[in-house]
Amino acid sequence: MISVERLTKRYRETTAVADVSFRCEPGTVTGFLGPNGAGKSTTMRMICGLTPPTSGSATVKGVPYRRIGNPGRHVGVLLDAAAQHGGRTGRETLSLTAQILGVEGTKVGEVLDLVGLPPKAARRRVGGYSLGMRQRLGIAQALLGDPSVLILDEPANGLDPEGIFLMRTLLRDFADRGGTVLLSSHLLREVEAVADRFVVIAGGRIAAQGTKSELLHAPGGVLVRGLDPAALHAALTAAGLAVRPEADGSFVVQASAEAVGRAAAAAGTVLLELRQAQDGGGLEQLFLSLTHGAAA
Ligand SMILES: Nc1ncnc2c1ncn2[C@@H]1O[C@H](COP(=O)(O)OP(=O)(O)OP(=O)(O)O)[C@@H](O)[C@H]1O
Repeated sequence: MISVERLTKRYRETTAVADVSFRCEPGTVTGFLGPNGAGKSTTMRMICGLTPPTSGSATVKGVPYRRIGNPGRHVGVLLDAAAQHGGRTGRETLSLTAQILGVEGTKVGEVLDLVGLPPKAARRRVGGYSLGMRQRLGIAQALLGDPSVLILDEPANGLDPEGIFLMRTLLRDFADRGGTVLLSSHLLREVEAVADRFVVIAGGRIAAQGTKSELLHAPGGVLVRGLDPAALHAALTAAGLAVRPEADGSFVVQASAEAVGRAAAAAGTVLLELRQAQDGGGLEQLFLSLTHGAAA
């Protein structure tokens, strides 16, 4: 479980993160989305105790990250794949981490297999690795201590399609076994396939959060069209619903389809159409509308 409570980070004139709160539950993958400069990395760094918050707090498994003993055994973190010693081989990097964490050396081979880094690549120096190879090594390192929580900042960055598929499968399995995953990305489609929940951040603030269906239903509302638009409008407003007339005579209503249907039925007015205002594929559209103009 990751719990973020009203986290705020200010740098002189820049407010990087403003009053951000969310939770990541065990057994779920949370996609942390937002345009460049939205505040994703800063939030993750605060969760991991690397950046002190201006105000607010974050806990992992109920305690601040810095108070977790041998944190790598509980939380696997990948914040910057480039932050590896270029002179060591991939295997040496992991062996050293294994020693620090106190895990069996045999685990190194296991995680290398998991992330698809073959023995030949593991014998090469990290300085010569591509970005995708560094990401794979970083994910392997995060998994080494057999943690129950994973915090990964843009892990798909630089991965080839096979690597992206592998990462998705790996994260899904991890969550399905009860793990908690927080995964940032500025690309929605990247995480859409694997995440259960989404936290969308823009300009340092939470723009929306919830499951895919919650996100699509909440801001979009339902679209309704009636045989007699005036009678339908009267019925909807009489029921106390927030109604926005559209140019084509339909209405967008911030309510459930059931509430709209009941209001029309109570007034005895005939409906011709009743559906979610945003339909299939709307998540990307919703993301763009939520974050539009908020990029750095
Ligand atoms: N150390 C710092 N000093 C000053 N400003 C900073 C610092 N770190 C981050 N910022 C600013 O805070 C804002 C949020 O940055 P952050 O790196 O958290 O965004 P992000 O969502 O991770 O972006 P990206 O998708 O581009 O990685 C940006 O305006 C950034 O310039």
